[in-house]
Amino acid sequence: MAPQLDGYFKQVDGMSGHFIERLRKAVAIPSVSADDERRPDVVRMGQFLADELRALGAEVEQRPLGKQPHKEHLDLPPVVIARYGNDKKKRTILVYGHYDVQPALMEDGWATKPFDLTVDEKGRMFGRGSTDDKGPVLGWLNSIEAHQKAGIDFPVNLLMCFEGMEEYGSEGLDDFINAEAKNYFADADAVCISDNYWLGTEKPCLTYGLRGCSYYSIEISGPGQDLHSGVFGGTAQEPMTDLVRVMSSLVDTDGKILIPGLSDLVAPLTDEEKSLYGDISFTMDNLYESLGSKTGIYDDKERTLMARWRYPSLSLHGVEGAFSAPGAKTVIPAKVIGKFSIRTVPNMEPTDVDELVYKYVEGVFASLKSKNTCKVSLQHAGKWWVASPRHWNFTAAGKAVEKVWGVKPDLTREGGSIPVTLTFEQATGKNVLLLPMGSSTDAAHSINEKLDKRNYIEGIKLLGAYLHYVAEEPMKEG
Ligand SMILES: C[C@H](N)C(=O)N[C@@H](Cc1c[nH]cn1)C(=O)O
Ligand SMILES: [Zn+2]
Ligand SMILES: [Zn+2]
Repeated sequence: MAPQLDGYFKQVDGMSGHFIERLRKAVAIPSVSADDERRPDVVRMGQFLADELRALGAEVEQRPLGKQPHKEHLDLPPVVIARYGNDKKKRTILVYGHYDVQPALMEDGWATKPFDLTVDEKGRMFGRGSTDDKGPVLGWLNSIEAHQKAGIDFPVNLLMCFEGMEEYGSEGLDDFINAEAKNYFADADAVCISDNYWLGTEKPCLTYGLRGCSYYSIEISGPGQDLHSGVFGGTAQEPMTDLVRVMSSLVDTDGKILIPGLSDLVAPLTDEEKSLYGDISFTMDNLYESLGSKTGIYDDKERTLMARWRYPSLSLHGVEGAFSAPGAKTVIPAKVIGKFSIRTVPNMEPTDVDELVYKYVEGVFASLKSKNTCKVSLQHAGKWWVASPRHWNFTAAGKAVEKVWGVKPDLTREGGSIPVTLTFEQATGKNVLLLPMGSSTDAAHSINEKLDKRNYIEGIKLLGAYLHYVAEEPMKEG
């Protein structure tokens, strides 16, 4: 089976230095989608990918996605689409990834410069975007190049779709995918996304579910400008005081969401589903290792996994406009915007969630009897996704994991969100597989994000092996 894989693997090992240099170049571009000032860098990152793909012989297009909603002065970064191979006798796999990253500042507590890839003696490659999602995106390019250098025929036609706004809710991409499903993506036989993580550090997994994400702002304003707290403290109603009270009413210390009616939207747990959790390779120590502490809410694996995968959670993210620098500043902020999000699960409809959130926040604010003004709004929403792993796409990926890592993968769901996964499934009608490269300790979105060299290099082998096994799977519909 897949006889050329050993030659391919040897080639990947031989090119590992080159592949790390490619990741270094990508990490050096600070493509932060949430920062308007960084938009030229996001565009530059898309250009970097397009140039690399063209140099590998792919047909590449950079398609504009129009203006950013609510920020009409800003163009959305182009989506980079590409095709490598157009052989009617081969299967066609559509892969998706994102080239934007979360914000990262030294003062957040990074030990190394976030946009300088820094490799330590344990082979940990630190840098923003290393695991989420520049390493996996480059994995597809590296796989093409290793095949070329080894003189091994590429086993499938590869369609690629790389976007620059995933960390900001994939703005503009749903319409694009819907429009291209029967055009540019028409011959895709299945979809593969490498943009999530293993549950621990040793056992690979294939993922068939994601939570959705509804992201909200609460804006509270009152005074016409920031005030001196000595002069005006005690005489003006303070927006920050109101905001803290509203935000503290959303969730308790044990993660219980306090918005009435929300838990009624959640699909009940069945016995069949309950029985799946026990067999998953995951321990509380895995959790503590990735948390960097023992501050988990539950003491057992089953409830921890369920809380991550199949129940909603509400997280408070920050307050725009509030004093946050070191030291002491005696200011009363005039306007503050609190940010929180709800990770949603089957069967929560985003519009039902919005309705409950608005009603509750407005009710809590009204109960404060404040003279300030409160506005609650949705910033972006992406829906949850759960699919069947009983499909040749998953079978091929399972064989690839066994070949590269020597173990059968766990079938997992993921607590994070990739909003376009459901869109790809619905628009193309094809099976979607999530095939992660990084591990649970990679600290995506956090300080000191990293990708282990082992996961990157073996991950490049994995993506290539998956494509070889896809080519061998008997053709069935779906
Ligand atoms: C899992 C994926 N790598 C990821 O990090 N997704 C983001 C998507 C998102 C949703 N709202 C804003 N970004 C996530 O789960 O936070
Ligand atoms: Zn990601
Ligand atoms: Zn992310």
